[in-house]
Amino acid sequence: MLVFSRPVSPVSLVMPSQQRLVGERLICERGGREVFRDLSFSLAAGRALALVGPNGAGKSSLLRLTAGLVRPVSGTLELKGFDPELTVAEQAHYLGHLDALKPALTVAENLDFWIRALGGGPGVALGVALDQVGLARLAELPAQYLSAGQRRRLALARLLVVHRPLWLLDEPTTALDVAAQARLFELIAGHLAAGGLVMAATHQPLAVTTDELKLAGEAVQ
Ligand SMILES: Nc1ncnc2c1ncn2[C@@H]1O[C@H](COP(=O)(O)OP(=O)(O)OP(=O)(O)O)[C@@H](O)[C@H]1O
Repeated sequence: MLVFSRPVSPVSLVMPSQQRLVGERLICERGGREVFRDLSFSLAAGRALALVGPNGAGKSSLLRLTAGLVRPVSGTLELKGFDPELTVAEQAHYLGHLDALKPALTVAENLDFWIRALGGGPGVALGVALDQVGLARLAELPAQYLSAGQRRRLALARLLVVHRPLWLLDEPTTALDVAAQARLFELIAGHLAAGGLVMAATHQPLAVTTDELKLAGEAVQ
């Protein structure tokens, strides 16, 4: 499997910080096939890392691995300078392709479910989060009636109601209209400004300053 990685830009010059996510010599296999090998990166607090590469290159796999959903064959992942009692996954929000909503629950009930499932924490109040993603008026609507973009926005609200330093976002702009994308970029910028970290798989620029990790994947025949 053809994979290369390069160190991200010298972020320590931008924001001196001992707090960082460090991946070293990671090897990932999915379904018995190697996806990437010897992948190393370093992401400082306050920075975003865009995972770029063609379909199948391993962007989602790296996010899932960081979220603790896929076990690396070898290599290490460490969130340095944060709570040593917690795993990387416990300090991360993972937003995958699925929005993970319960259709029969209302918008507010879904978010309340996530607050409890994620263990509470010093996030913003539920109503504030709904307001920030533009869903306050739909708080009592069952999630099954939400449009694709509204579902995505509700999923994004999870990032706000429970604070976790590391956001792992898989194609976060999917289904979002231009205004909602702009709002997402504001939320990401706010999270970074507060010392958070963002790793995002994306096929389009995130409109915030990002470092870049290129995954080459297999050549398409
Ligand atoms: N559960 C799985 N079982 C077997 N193979 C898998 C599994 N999940 C992913 N793969 C394979 O791992 C490789 C990397 O997939 P991944 O979803 O990480 O790529 P990606 O870079 O996110 O692609 P895309 O841009 O299409 O979203 C692909 O070849 C894919 O077929």
